[in-house]
Amino acid sequence: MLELRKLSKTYGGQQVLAGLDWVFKPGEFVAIMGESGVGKSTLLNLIAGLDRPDPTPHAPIVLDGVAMSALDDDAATRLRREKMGFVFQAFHVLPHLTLEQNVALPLLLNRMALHRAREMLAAVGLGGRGGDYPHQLSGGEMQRVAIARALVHKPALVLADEPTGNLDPDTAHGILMLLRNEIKASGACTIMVTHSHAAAEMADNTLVLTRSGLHIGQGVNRFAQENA
Ligand SMILES: Nc1ncnc2c1ncn2[C@@H]1O[C@H](COP(=O)(O)OP(=O)(O)OP(=O)(O)O)[C@@H](O)[C@H]1O
Repeated sequence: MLELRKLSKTYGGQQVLAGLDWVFKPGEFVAIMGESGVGKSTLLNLIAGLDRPDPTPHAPIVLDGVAMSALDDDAATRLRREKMGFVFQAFHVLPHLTLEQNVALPLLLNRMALHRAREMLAAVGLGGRGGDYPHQLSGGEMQRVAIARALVHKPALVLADEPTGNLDPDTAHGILMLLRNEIKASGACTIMVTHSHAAAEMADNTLVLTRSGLHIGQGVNRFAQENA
């Protein structure tokens, strides 16, 4: 569903990612861990099409058979809007919109029926709060809204960057269970960058990014048995 082929990224002479190869399967929930500065956020930004990989003769990122490097900015935006959902700091819940309007945004942009926004809010435990504004929410509730918005348009790929970074452990656990349940119900492939072992535990597989590439982390996933 998502293929990385010799994916590299250099910033001003500093090579951050050097020839990454990986295939992510449909419906798979993958955590990516690794030392600070190794390039985890860079990798997510490249997959999201928010940044461009180093040019190569072949296509370094292929999503559902589409070579992302071959797309112009408009086509990349369309692909991102239709096929991807984000739980990123940079895509924070918008303060001047109600919760329902926030969750409805991807539906509006994709010309899809808006009633799913209310259903999705109910699915994340915020039924009846659609008319509230983000400032009325706790940090955990805000992440629930972000998850609802990331999944509402049934994207094939969900990208999450530290989705529970600033939450207490109990709230974080609840949010990760919710994220897991919702992505398993929708069948989306999810890639989550995290420093938290408790968060990585909730994924099907954990990959560790090092200077030499992506490696499978051993014995870290609570649901490994279930997925075997
Ligand atoms: N836009 C940019 N311009 C120049 N250098 C950048 C840019 N974005 C990232 N870098 C550099 O790339 C390297 C990897 O950064 P990145 O944020 O991807 O790491 P990370 O693994 O996500 O780190 P952390 O775990 O601390 O968030 C760092 O050395 C960073 O300074």
